Amino acid sequence: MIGITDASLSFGNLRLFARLTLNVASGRTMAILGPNGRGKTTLLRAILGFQKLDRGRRHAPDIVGYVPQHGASQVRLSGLEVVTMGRAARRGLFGQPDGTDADAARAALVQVGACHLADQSYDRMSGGQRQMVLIARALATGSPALVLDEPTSALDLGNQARTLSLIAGLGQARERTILFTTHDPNHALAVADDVALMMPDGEIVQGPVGEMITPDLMSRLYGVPMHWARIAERETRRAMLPAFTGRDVA
Ligand SMILES: Nc1ncnc2c1ncn2[C@@H]1O[C@H](COP(=O)(O)OP(=O)(O)OP(=O)(O)O)[C@@H](O)[C@H]1O
Repeated sequence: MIGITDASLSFGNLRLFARLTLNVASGRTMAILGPNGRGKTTLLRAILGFQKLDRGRRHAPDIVGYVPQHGASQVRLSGLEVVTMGRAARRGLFGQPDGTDADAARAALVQVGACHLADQSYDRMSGGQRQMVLIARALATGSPALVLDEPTSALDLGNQARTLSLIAGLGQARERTILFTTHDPNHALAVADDVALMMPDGEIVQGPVGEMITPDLMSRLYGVPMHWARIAERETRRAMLPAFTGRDVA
């Protein structure tokens, strides 16, 4: 399990959450959605223990695979070396990486489809390439828990689809507990079992994905009309879109 129980956090007058209990059960995948500045990153950081809570308890394994929203960019290491850093917590403070660590790091790069980044210098990579490497680093930890802060935000559509398939596959195996933030309700629809909505009015609503991704709740969440669109003729799956999409160019 990963999450927080009966937790509160404010910065001065800005109340992010109060008496919040938000837990992801083992093997489940939860998405957190909310407008900019609502507190998604801070909530993840609190769960990871990087942000002190005003009250309440956090629950997380000792090692968590974490993909931050903005990783440091001035890192003069190769892609493979950055991914190998994901093994550091297993080695202890003075442990040196060995062959097993290098193998695990290479396997993680293969898993995210980023072998070609192994020898590239991290500080010369694009934002999306760095994001792929950081996802590989999180997988390389071997942790049963993954916390990903907007893991697809810098990725092109192909890499978004590949990353979502990867997360969906990990989720379906039920061996990892996954918590991620996203600005796209369709990404939650694609991979999450459960969803937490950090509403603009301060309320936090949680439930199964099918009950949370609705036009009504999404419109309230983002303050613009949202509606269902069919993905294609004869296709039962639907996409949740804001009203400005679908301009008629014919
Ligand atoms: N250490 C801090 N001290 C004071 N305010 C902070 C601190 N950390 C975050 N905040 C504030 O908390 C709010 C939530 O920030 P956070 O980054 O968690 O939002 P977010 O939902 O992840 O936003 P976005 O979708 O834009 O990434 C912001 O107003 C931010 O300025």
